[in-house]
Amino acid sequence: MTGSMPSMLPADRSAVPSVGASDSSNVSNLKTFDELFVELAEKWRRRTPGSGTVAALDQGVHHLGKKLVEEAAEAWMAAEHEGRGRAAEEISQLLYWSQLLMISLGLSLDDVYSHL
Ligand SMILES: N=c1c2ncn([C@@H]3O[C@H](COP(=O)(O)OP(=O)(O)OP(=O)(O)O)[C@@H](O)[C@H]3O)c2ncn1[C@@H]1O[C@H](COP(=O)(O)O)[C@@H](O)[C@H]1O
Repeated sequence: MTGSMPSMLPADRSAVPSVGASDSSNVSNLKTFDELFVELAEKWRRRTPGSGTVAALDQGVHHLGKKLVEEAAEAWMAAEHEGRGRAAEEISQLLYWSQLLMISLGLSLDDVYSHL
């Protein structure tokens, strides 16, 4: 094979983040992926009144799948056209809807992490 391997890095390498790097000034109440999952699973288990999460889960896998695809598209569009901050926001929503799909299927974090 000739030539170099395709790069998996962003074109602007200065944009490659380290873990915990953030442009956000709102760092005092950061939530991790695992913490959000525990919070959402608990809301679902308790059927917490007024929770949008419970309402979304009640609508089932078809609804969750559509939201997941919608947020994926919004993340893509934000990344291409709206800048890193907007992309981060949309990606956070993508993570949220991914977690709802996991909870809906009764998947644990380890069920998913075992594939990483
Ligand atoms: N992180 C999230 C989160 N991310 C995304 N979303 C939902 O996903 C939607 C995505 O936003 P959009 O602007 O793309 O949605 P939209 O198309 O305008 O809205 P819809 O008309 O589709 O509702 C939001 O409106 C929320 O309903 C979230 N809802 C809740 N959380 C967190 O989940 C936890 C539990 O929340 P509740 O269940 O609401 O108590 C809390 O910590 C919340 O911060």
